[in-house]
Amino acid sequence: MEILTPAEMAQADRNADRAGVATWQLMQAAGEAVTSEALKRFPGAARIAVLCGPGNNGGDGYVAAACLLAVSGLPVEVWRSGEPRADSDAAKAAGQWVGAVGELEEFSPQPDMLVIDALYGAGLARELEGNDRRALERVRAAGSQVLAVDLPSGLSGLSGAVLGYALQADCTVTFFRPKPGHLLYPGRSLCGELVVADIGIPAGVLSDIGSRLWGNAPELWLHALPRPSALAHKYQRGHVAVLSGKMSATGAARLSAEAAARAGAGAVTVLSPPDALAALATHLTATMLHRFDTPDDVLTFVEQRKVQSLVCGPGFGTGEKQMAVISALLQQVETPLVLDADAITLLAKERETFLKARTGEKPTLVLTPHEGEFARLFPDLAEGETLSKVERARTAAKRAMAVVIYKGADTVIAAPDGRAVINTNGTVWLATAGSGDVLAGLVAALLAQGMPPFEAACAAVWVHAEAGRREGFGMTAEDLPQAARKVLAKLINR
Ligand SMILES: NC(=O)C1=CN([C@@H]2O[C@H](COP(=O)(O)OP(=O)(O)OC[C@H]3O[C@@H](n4cnc5c(N)ncnc54)[C@H](OP(=O)(O)O)[C@@H]3O)[C@@H](O)[C@H]2O)[C@@H](O)CC1
Ligand SMILES: [K+]
Repeated sequence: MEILTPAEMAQADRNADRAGVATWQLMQAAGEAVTSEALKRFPGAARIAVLCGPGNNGGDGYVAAACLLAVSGLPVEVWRSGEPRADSDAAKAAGQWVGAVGELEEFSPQPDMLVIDALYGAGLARELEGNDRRALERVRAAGSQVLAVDLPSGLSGLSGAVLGYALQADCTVTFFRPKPGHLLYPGRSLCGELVVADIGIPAGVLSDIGSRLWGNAPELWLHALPRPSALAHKYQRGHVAVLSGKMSATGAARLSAEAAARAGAGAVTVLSPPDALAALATHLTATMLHRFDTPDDVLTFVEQRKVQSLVCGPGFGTGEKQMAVISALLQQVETPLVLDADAITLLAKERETFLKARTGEKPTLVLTPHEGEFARLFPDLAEGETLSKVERARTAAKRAMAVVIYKGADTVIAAPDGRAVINTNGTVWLATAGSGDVLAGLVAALLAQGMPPFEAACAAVWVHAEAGRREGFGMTAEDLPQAARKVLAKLINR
């Protein structure tokens, strides 16, 4: 599903108006959607308080208050912060509310109350403070249940950051399409359960908006998922090479290799420095093993054995020798390359050179930084709070001419052409040692089988998370490749 920024949503609104669906009509539908979710989700509420701001978010609140009064059988109160602008839809909605309107500073929330937060939504323009903030703080202290209209007030729809203060909602009802702030942290957790209500905006309004952001779902990349032909031999099903680090750190490469094999690569080779060969040999069965000493050894292997993708970084090390290998892989071959962990640390040391190394028309590089690695690689982008995680990932992707998997609870995948995806099926179980190594192997397997890098990255992130969900409590990274195989097998048979 497309994700719209607040500005794109406003455009959708204008387009709908042009297509004959008036904004007043949308506000009615929005208020009704809020009403129906309130009734469905909060059957235990003894009374309802609707907090209305001066804009259209408040307008939705007035409409909901009127509907709730008509159908809920409960006492409904309205408390306002500021008066709607004359002749606005919000003013019209406020005019139709027949009950009393209290000033927000006098509002006294109760524990048995459902509070409908309709202070600010897409139009939040500055930090929430003063009476607004104090009222929301009282709601939190009272422990009332909270339904947020469009967004918890104070939450940026663009970035998911809190401007000043925002309430933890039990449920957030937004309209037409989710916004980045619903899916990026901390916004994602503040929204509670997210409901995306259809308010009658025709999908056709999206055609000239050109949104480039989606929630991650198989529909985005299923068509590109590799399906082996009956005639393919093992190397035609993709040959992945994984570079191992020294003897005491071979587990990470093995996890990547295992994941690559389980994700359908026909052949997987671990390239090992001389001292790690013995340790690896005792652990590998179907995975091949090949010794390398110098960068040239790696390049020769890649060329002669028709390697279709490489993983470098997990347990790799950050010394001079490793730096020379990364440099050769970036500058002397165009083979699709997944750089993770230590490779990102090395990349950061020679940022200026390395980020210019692969600048062909199509990306052949996939970077998988988590928060700390991202900050090392793109310190200027990581600083401050002005850019959202989506904007950071997009700019980084463009700069490095790479697909960037910016990892975290709200992993963002971005391509240099501006496409970006927010992953939404992540799970706490993935925060375990070696989980990232598995992800790198999954990406490499899909790349080696010919999947385009952006789609491969999105698919790998989704499959990885789904595998984590499947395994759940007590899972280790060693369980993930098998679980990923099952997730992929199901997808391929769809
Ligand atoms: N788009 C659609 O299709 C549909 C949209 N709909 C609804 O419209 C909502 C967007 O409405 P909106 O644009 O009027 O903005 P909204 O969030 O009400 O705030 C603007 C007002 O708040 C003020 N203000 C801002 N920040 C403030 C602060 N920190 N502290 C104090 N004041 C602050 C700001 O003041 P100003 O900056 O102008 O001085 C202005 O007066 C959207 O969230 C959804 O609920 C639905 O009806 C269905 C269809
Ligand atoms: K709100």
